[in-house]
Amino acid sequence: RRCNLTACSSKYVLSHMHPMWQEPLAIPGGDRQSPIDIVVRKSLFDPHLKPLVPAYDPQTCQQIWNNGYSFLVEYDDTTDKSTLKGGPLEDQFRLCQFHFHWGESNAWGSEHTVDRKLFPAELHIVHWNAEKYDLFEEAVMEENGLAVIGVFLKIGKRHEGLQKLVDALPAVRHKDSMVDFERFNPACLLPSNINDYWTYHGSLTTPPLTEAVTWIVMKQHIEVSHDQLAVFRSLLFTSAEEEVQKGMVNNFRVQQPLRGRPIRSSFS
Ligand SMILES: NS(=O)(=O)c1cccc(F)c1F
Ligand SMILES: [Zn+2]
Repeated sequence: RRCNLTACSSKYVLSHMHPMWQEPLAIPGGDRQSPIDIVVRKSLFDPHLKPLVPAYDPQTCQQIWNNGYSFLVEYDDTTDKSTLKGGPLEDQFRLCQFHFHWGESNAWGSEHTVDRKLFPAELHIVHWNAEKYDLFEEAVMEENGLAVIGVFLKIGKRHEGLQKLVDALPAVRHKDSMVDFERFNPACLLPSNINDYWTYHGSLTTPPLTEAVTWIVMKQHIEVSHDQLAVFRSLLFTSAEEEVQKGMVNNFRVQQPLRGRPIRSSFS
């Protein structure tokens, strides 16, 4: 049976690709790595999971930059003006950045999958535990240090809130380029229903790959237009000085073993 283009065949896709970075031979701990495939029938409804409470102040938005893996929109995280609490979280977390992962084609690009279903892209909104730690750099080394909201993107109607971001991307085409970016509220990128999510303990999907993340993956996707996603693919992995320019595409990590971890759902 020819499996349609799902995560199983993305291994083929990956085989001839130029990984952004070398997968380390040994990873600290290594039994709580991300991303993973979310097998819906193996997830467990947890009635104690609370509604998620994102409270973002768009005035904390500072800049957008290309770090050579993705483009990041960064927030001032020196105060509790933009926070996330509730859901599976026991503490209050501070918003620090959001970024995306995407493919060279609309057939793949997400890091997580749902019953092997691939999405063309995935949004990650990154927060760190400001009750337990003083800096992101500290929290990223601790197992309860980070909370990342994952949202799947599908190709469909144009996302009006995303357009302001899309229009800024040509200014950060090359690695290490940065521009001011103000008054963007990442809540506009959340799906209408944020009460239905899966949550599990995992890791960063880019170096340092530390096992510090409480993942909160939304069940409901958002829609962006084909043209909007095409602008993501116009970014470059390489800096302006480098001779050979490489298009920033397929910036997702290969999926990692579940190692028996429970995946809880906030919905039955
Ligand atoms: N792809 S990712 O959401 O796991 C991630 C990437 C870079 C820094 C992070 F703090 C982070 F969480
Ligand atoms: Zn990410």
